[in-house]
Amino acid sequence: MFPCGVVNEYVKQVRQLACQLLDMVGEGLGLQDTRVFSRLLQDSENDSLVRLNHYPPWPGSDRAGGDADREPAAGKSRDKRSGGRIGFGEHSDPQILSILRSNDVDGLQILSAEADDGGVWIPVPADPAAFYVIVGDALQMTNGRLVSVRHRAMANSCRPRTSTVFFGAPSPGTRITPLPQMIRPHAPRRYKSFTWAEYKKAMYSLRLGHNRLDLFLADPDDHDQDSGISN
Ligand SMILES: O=C(O)CCC(=O)C(=O)O
Ligand SMILES: [Fe+2]
Repeated sequence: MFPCGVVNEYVKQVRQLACQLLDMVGEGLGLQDTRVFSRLLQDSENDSLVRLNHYPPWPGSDRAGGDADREPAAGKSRDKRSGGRIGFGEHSDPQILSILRSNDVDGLQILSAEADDGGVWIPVPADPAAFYVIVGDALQMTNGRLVSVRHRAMANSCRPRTSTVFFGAPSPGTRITPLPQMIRPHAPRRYKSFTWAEYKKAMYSLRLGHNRLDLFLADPDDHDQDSGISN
């Protein structure tokens, strides 16, 4: 295990990185208040967290489907198409932004944009010197301008994979709704407003792979004017 001071320092630095990236997102979207997202992570009540993932080695195989007849380890499932061993099933991260670092063992895959055939899994090569940035569900509050990416981790390697993920989240009471600047006649409001606590509650009542935002799709006749982010 890492000493506590090292973890705290890592979290501090990676949170700063997330804030810088979010300010760039605000700038890119042409928002007047470019710090609207990063402020949520700087709030003293923010619900950000760090997860350390460890995927044990899979002896005798270093490629998906290479050993498809073997029984998966307890608690691990298989990809139906490739037969590869899934270490962390398909999901989107619920928070605002995730910053992932891993060792040099491959495993992360992202799902190509929604397609009729359910999309294609694209492997993301591991690079221990890189930070991987994953848009979370809460950033879909840009009214869908930024879309959370569905991803998973395979555990097919004969070496263990480790990943450290910082999930930047707002405070439980923060009310999240599409920013008014993102709502246009050609881009009507897509989501209802909810607090981060309500979203988490919905998340825990659903399976990992469920598209939770579907529960919060706006009614086309909903003329609720409450939009923006507040806490
Ligand atoms: O370990 C990985 O590459 C993915 C982990 C992940 O998606 C998560 O912890 O949410
Ligand atoms: Fe994830």
